[in-house]
Amino acid sequence: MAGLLKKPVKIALVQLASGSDKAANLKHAREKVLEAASSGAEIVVLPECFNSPYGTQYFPKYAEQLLPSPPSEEQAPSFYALAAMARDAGVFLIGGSIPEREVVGKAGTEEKEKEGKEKEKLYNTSLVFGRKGELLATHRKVHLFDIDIPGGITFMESEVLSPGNKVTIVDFEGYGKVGLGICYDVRFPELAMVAARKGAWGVFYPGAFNTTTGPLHWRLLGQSRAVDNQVYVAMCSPARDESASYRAWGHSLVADPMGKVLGEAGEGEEIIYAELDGAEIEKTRKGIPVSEQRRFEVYPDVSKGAVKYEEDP
Ligand SMILES: NC(=O)CCC(=O)C(=O)O
Repeated sequence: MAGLLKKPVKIALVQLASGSDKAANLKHAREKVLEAASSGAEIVVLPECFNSPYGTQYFPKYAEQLLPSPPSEEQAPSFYALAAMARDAGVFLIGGSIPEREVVGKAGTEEKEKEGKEKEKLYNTSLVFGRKGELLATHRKVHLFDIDIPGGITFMESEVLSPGNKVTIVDFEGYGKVGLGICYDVRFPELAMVAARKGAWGVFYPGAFNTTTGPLHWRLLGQSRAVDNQVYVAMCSPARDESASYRAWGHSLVADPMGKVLGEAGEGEEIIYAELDGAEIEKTRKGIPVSEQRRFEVYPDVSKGAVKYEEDP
C-alpha cells in the first residue's frame, strides 16, 4: 500500500540572491528553477519575498494584485513568471512568497465615496504551481512577523500587512499532500500539526529568518516541526545580502521525519537537493508510534486552551 509520500521524490531549495530589480529577480529565479529541474528535482522551492528585498518599506512598492484570479499580466508579473517557470521546468513549484495587494472597496461604490478612496490590504503570499503551470494553491502568511528583541531586532509586519486566515494543504499529484507555511508560521506548531493530521507527508516553509534569531531557532524549529509530526520539513531562505537593511540568515535546510538534517546551505546563493522517501515516514511512525499514543481525553481541545489543569498538591 502506498504511504503518504506515494513515491520517492527529489526536491530542491533555491537559496536565491535577490536585489531591488524585480524583473532581474524573476529572470534569475527562472534560471535557478530550470537548473534545479535539469538536476532532477521534481519539487522546487523559492524563498520568502524572492522577487524583492524583504522589509515593510518594500511591500507596498512590490505588491501585485492577484485577485480576481487569474490576474492581469500587468498587475501580477510574478504570477505569470512563476507559472512559466513551473511549466517550462516541468516541476511542482512552491513560488516562495511575494507581497500581494488586495483592493477591497471598488471604485464608484458607496464605500469608496464614504472613504474617499479605494481601500487596500497587503499580504505576504505564496503561490504554488503544478507541472503544466497551473495554479494549485495560494497561502497568505497566517502569523505576521512582529518581534521586538532589544539590542537585536525589531520588526513589525503587521504595520503594513494583513494576515491570512487558513491552513494550506496542496496535493502534488502522484506524490501526495504537503502543508505550506511562510517563515514565522514555523513557530506555530498548530499549522504543521493540522497539515500532518490531514495526511501531509511534508511541510514546506519559504522563509527569511534574521541573524539574531536564525542562529538558535531556524534549524531547531525545522527539526522540531519534523519530529513533532514525523514528516519531512523544508525551509527555503534568500541568500544573505550584507548590504541589505534586513540580513537573511540563509541556511535553507531539509529535515527528515526523525529530525535529521539531510542538507543545509550556507549563507550565499546555493541550491540544496534532497531525496525524500515515504518509507522513512512509515519507519519513524512504526518505531515511535506517538500518533497512536495521544491522550485526547487529557487534552481534548488544546486550541481553545480548554485543558483541565490541576496543580500538584
Ligand atoms: N520573515 C519572517 O517571518 C522572519 C521570522 C524570524 O526571523 C523569526 O525569528 O521568527
